[in-house]
Amino acid sequence: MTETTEVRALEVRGLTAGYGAMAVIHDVTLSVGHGEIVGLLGRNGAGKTTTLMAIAGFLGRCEGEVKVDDVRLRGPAYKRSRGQVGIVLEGRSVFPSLTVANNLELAGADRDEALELFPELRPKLALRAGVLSGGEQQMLALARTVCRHPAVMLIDELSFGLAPTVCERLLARLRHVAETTRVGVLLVEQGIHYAASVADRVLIMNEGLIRAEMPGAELAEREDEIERIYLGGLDDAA
Ligand SMILES: Nc1ncnc2c1ncn2[C@@H]1O[C@H](COP(=O)(O)OP(=O)(O)OP(=O)(O)O)[C@@H](O)[C@H]1O
Repeated sequence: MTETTEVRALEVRGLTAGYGAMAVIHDVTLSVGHGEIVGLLGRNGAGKTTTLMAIAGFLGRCEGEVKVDDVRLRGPAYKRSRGQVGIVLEGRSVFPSLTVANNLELAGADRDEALELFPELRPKLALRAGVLSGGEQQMLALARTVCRHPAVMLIDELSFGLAPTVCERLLARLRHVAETTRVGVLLVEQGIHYAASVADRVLIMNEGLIRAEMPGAELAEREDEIERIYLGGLDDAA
């Protein structure tokens, strides 16, 4: 699963960013390997989405460095998302009034490849995306992104608003995608048990700082520690 080569799909160093003059995340350093899924956990307002936004280039004022496949990214989001960075935002990143087929086409995704990775979408190709279930819409959002072959995908709350069984299927599919395509995934997730089921590694964030890092497999047994980080402040810094 985790690749041991030197070049990481995503490498972030000393990223400080926020809104206007206010910094919300501070000196964030993290990396994601090819084929690796890294979970980013933390309570509401911890700075998880802001971290994704800053990496993606949505925030005007950032300090620090973002590299994808060892190439430093500069410039705004629309340039980054066309290239090596794929973004799936909270909610449904699809066009509800277009068909599934058109959604794939508009994204520039290879339809055969999309259907190979997400066979559940095949019988739905002619349907408008807006009538798909929440889980199917998320699958379509993933397909639209992964089939543009980014080196790294930034995913915000894939499980948002979905039933547990649907989430589990979706996350298993994400695991399959990471292993098959070798895309690196930085996944913001609220549910600790979901992150434990899919992430190779997890980072725990609070008050805009990365406070701890651990293998996904250790999440369940370290739940008390994680809760203390969620609730605590600087004393819990890793
Ligand atoms: N557009 C904005 N303008 C000003 N402040 C913002 C903006 N978006 C987020 N914030 C603030 O930045 C902080 C971090 O928010 P962020 O959305 O990154 O947290 P989060 O960890 O993703 O939370 P959640 O799990 O609730 O989505 C919060 O205090 C939030 O109020």
